[in-house]
Amino acid sequence: MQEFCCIRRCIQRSHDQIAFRQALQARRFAGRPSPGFSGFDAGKASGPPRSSKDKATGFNPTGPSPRPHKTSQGKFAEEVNNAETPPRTRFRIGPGKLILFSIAAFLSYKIYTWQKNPARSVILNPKFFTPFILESREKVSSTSAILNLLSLPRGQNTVSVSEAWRSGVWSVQVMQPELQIARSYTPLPPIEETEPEQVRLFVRQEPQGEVSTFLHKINRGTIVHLRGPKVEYKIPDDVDEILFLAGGTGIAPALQVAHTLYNHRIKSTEQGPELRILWANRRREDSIHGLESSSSQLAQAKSISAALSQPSQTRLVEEVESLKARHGGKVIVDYFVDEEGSYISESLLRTYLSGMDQTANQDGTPRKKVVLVSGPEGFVDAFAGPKTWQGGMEIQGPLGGLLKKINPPGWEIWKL
Ligand SMILES: Cc1cc2nc3c(=O)[nH]c(=O)nc-3n(C[C@H](O)[C@H](O)[C@H](O)COP(=O)(O)OP(=O)(O)OC[C@H]3O[C@@H](n4cnc5c(N)ncnc54)[C@H](O)[C@@H]3O)c2cc1C
Repeated sequence: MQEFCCIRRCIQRSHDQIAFRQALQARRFAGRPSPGFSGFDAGKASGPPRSSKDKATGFNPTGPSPRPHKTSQGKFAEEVNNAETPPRTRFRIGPGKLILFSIAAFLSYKIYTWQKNPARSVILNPKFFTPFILESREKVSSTSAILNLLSLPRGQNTVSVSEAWRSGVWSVQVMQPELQIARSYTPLPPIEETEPEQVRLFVRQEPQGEVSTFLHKINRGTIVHLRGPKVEYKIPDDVDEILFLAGGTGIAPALQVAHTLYNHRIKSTEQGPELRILWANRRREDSIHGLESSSSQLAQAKSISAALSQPSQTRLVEEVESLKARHGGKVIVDYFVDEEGSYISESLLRTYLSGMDQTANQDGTPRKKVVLVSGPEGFVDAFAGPKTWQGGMEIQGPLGGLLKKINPPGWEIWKL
């Protein structure tokens, strides 16, 4: 019953409203209210505005009539003409508005120029992170994997990457998006030069390591942000011999050196400098089927039997072996495995340094010789002493470790 009454009241009200609108319309044209008008709120509609503001604007909040109620058309027009017009707000530019406007204009200009900047179109940029997609991750051992990342802005400018390859050892930073922290990684040489938008990283998962664990957990198709390239070491143009001491993932920069020397710097292998890589790992699983070539027969036999009991050669050893095969005369790679008792000892190091030592080139100029040391902190410390920090930057620090003890004459030593 109550609902019925409510509906009736609503219908009645809408009828009243229609009647009121019709009357108002008629009054607008005739200049006087409709004689038949007796709708609801009629008194209020014809009443004076309640405040001066209402008067000025013609707005009556209690009733729908926007105009004063008049009895003749002429008088009404006269009153309309004499009515107060609402004061116009003048647009004034104060100092506050001016400052805000200038800041907005400046920011708009900055965003515009940043978007137009050709440097933005490079696949890697040292100043900001660009998106890559994880295309694949191939397990290399129980703790390490090769990640294949593809630049999302395909077909873009790859100049910065080509320049980095011509320089020597370079790294990129990878962002962990939740913690917003970044760590450096050393891209492996491309398998095909025709894929410059590809970045391959050899990453060892550190126990509880934030970024390395993130890279080992993400699924194919995940977006990863990279910044770079950062050149870590520029190989001297006139270098003749390089001895590279690589521990674990330190093999990545060693492969970069080979790629720079033999793919970007020289046209034929005969002209290239000599490169000897000593790659040390704790476990055999990190270098399956990589056979040490420079130690005793017993050590060699041990590595062969250990290798045979392991599954097939890993992707990384495959790449190292292929490098040896392509540049046989110039590149030598020796493997060392801690758990098999083969390691880079002082006497071996002395032999290598003196074996490679030739005092002068054929034209009489002294040979340029460099030892590069790369790997986990402990590895670098043991061979060349720790790097140090100065003014917020990591610097070489004094020479220490085994190389300081040997102090090989004529060799430049660089910690990576
Ligand atoms: C130029 C350069 C190139 C590099 N290239 C490579 C590369 O090619 N491949 C590669 O694998 N690495 C590379 N690294 C190392 C890499 O940058 C990272 O340092 C490494 O991956 C570890 O980072 P993370 O964030 O996983 O570990 P982090 O979170 O930084 O942790 C580092 C270590 O500290 C320990 N730790 C962290 N928190 C705690 C805690 N609360 N208590 C106790 N211990 C703790 C972790 O267990 C871990 O072992 C490179 C480094 C540099 C400087």
